[in-house]
Amino acid sequence: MPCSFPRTGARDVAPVRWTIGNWKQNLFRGTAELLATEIVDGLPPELLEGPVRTKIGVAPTLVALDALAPWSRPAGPLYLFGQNCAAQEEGAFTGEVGPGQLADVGAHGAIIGHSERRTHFREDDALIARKVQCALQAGLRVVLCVGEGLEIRERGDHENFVISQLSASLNQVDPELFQDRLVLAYEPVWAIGTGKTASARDAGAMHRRIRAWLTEHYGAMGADRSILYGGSVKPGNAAGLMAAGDVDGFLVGGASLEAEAFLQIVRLVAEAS
Ligand SMILES: O=C[C@H](O)COP(=O)(O)O
Repeated sequence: MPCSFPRTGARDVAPVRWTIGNWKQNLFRGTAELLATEIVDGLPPELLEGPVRTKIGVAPTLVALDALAPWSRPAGPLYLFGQNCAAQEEGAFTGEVGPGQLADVGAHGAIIGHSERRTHFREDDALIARKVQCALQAGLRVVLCVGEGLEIRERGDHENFVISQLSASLNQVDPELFQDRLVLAYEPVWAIGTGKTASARDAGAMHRRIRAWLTEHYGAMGADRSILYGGSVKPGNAAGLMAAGDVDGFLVGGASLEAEAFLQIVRLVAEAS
């Protein structure tokens, strides 16, 4: 069935910085609850009581989403994300979960286009474009991931490649759906889970290029997007990456599985000038 959800997402006036933990295919319901408890208990009170300076998200496995309801908004401070989302609402698509079904178990959004989906499950830009449209139309937030592989980086063609991914993923999407729900994540594939990170200079340059493209195509609606960096983000490199400019937070993999490391990154995102 095509996506025909009404537009349900209200414009969110909260700050634009995000720290999102992508837990990938790790943890079970019990250990996911434990990690969520440790994160929420360790959050600096000013992030919970004052004007929120960084939004905090976690993306557990699909089957642990509903278990995290006590720590997720509106009961708690966390935003919950699916790690994937179907390109259609519902129907005869064995194994798929649509945006309305994600929302039904408590998700506020979905990560779409992660390089592990592109590589291991052969997701291409056309499929990702349909997923983005379907999720936004259903009122979910979307973290749209883009990023180049090592070969493209070594060729020096990474900026054009990333812009082509972005363009192909968004060209069918009504910009009115962006509201404050579309977030971008630049994740160079060669930096994911490898311990290698883009230098602050390189990350900053890519983020500026992405923002320039968004502004050129969507005006203020594009310029306002949060652009996160992902790829071996740790407490030790987060401050430097935030200082690169145009980095609005992080999509964190491995380090998000340790509460203290994730909390340190949250603090660094919130405190960055
Ligand atoms: O979604 C997160 C990214 O894949 C980064 O993972 P990583 O921090 O383990 O490199």
